[in-house]
Amino acid sequence: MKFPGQRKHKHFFPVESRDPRLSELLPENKPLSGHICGIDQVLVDIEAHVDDSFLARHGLSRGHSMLLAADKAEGIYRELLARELIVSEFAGGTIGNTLHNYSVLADDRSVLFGVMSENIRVGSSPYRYLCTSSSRVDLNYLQPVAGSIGQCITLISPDGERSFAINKGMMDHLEPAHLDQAQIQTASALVLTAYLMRCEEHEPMRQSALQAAEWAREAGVPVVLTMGTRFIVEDRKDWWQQFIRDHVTLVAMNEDEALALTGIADPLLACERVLEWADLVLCTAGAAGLYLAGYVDDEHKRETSRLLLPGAIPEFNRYEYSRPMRQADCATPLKIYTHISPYMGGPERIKNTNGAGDAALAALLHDMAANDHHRHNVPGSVKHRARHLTYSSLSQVSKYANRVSFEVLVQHSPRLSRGLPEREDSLEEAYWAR
Ligand SMILES: Nc1ncnc2c1ncn2[C@@H]1O[C@H](COP(=O)(O)OP(=O)(O)OP(=O)(O)O)[C@@H](O)[C@H]1O
Ligand SMILES: O=c1[nH]cnc2c1ncn2[C@@H]1O[C@H](CO)[C@@H](O)[C@H]1O
Repeated sequence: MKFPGQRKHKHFFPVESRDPRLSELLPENKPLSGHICGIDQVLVDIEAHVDDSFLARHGLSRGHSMLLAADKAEGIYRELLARELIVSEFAGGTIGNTLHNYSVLADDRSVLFGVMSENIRVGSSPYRYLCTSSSRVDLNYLQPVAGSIGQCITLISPDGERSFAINKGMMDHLEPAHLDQAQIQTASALVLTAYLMRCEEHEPMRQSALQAAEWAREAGVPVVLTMGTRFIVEDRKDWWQQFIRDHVTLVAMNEDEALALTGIADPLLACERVLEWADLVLCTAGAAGLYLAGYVDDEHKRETSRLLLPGAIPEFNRYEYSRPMRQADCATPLKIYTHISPYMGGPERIKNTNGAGDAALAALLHDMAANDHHRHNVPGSVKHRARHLTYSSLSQVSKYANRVSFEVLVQHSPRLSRGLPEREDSLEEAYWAR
């Protein structure tokens, strides 16, 4: 496990070194290693740049992720191929991206549950998927299927907006029997997406997701839900609210999804509402940066030294230096919030916003897993006097998430090709020395 930013001087701890005090706690003096798990509709992103008339001609809605009949999707694919508009074919899927980015950032293992074609031809979509996934993403639990994984035709408009047209193949055929209970119950988090509930009635994906969430809950493993797109939430707002209440620890969404879920346009107020159902909320807001919201026990709150920010909740960032906790772990729960504007004001030129939100979530997951890693290896540390969800404060995590989103905005793929630059071992320095 590589630790998230600002660790080198102040907080880096020697779990890897032979500290005699650790030897007493851990006879083999070998750090226990953690992992996170996720379930995805395994698919590749086939990226092409088109103008909006292309979308209109094919009846595609801008910004949406639409499931298409196989022959329609193949027609679009053939047209893109004939006009030489396809620029890349990368492994995709909102959870696949998140696990990959987590593994790249943390240099640590993640476990993906989903399907994979049992026969793979060189150059085909499943082949591309395997070639462009981090070797730290454990693909050994994938369920073999006698057909194709999904294809997500990713159409980028001139303004960078992305619209997805999906040829689902067998991506929703994941059976509960192909989940691994022990992996899920020992993970630092289980990551799910709202897209999983979009399978057809007879397909097992929904059941698999619910089974995994149930196992995670039994073992106290945080369940993380990313909202996909607002169109999925809009139709079934009440159903999603109940789902979050029943199963979810952390909700990750953008401001459109937040509006669809809560009916509230202000991201801060939407976060406040979601805290009634979940313990931690990440809300990305495009050019307006991102918000994080959570709970801390009054006894463990820490006041910010930054300027207090105005907003729909006045001085909402007052306790942003606190490390978030589950509401149930607080004797006197206090809601805490932070906001951060885009890293360096955002890139000069955004290549593609696809996956910027997933990347922010991967950074947050990295900090959560780092906390677990530390708790298991240095159990007596003062850092674990109370049970916190993250290693760093809400404020510090937001800087890290923001920095990682930036990295995705300046590249083509939603998947990081490398970790953050080493010289940013002190994230703080890089952030302010501008
Ligand atoms: N136009 C922009 N200018 C500056 N920064 C941006 C811009 N768009 C996005 N960002 C950065 O990327 C982060 C995530 O962006 P956004 O809210 O667009 O995610 P998203 O819609 O969830 O993306 P996706 O669903 O494709 O993963 C923002 O919090 C911000 O830091
Ligand atoms: O229906 C879907 N299921 C799973 N992932 C999807 C779906 N539609 C789009 N994406 C994925 O979302 C990522 C960006 O956040 C894209 O990489 C795309 O593969």
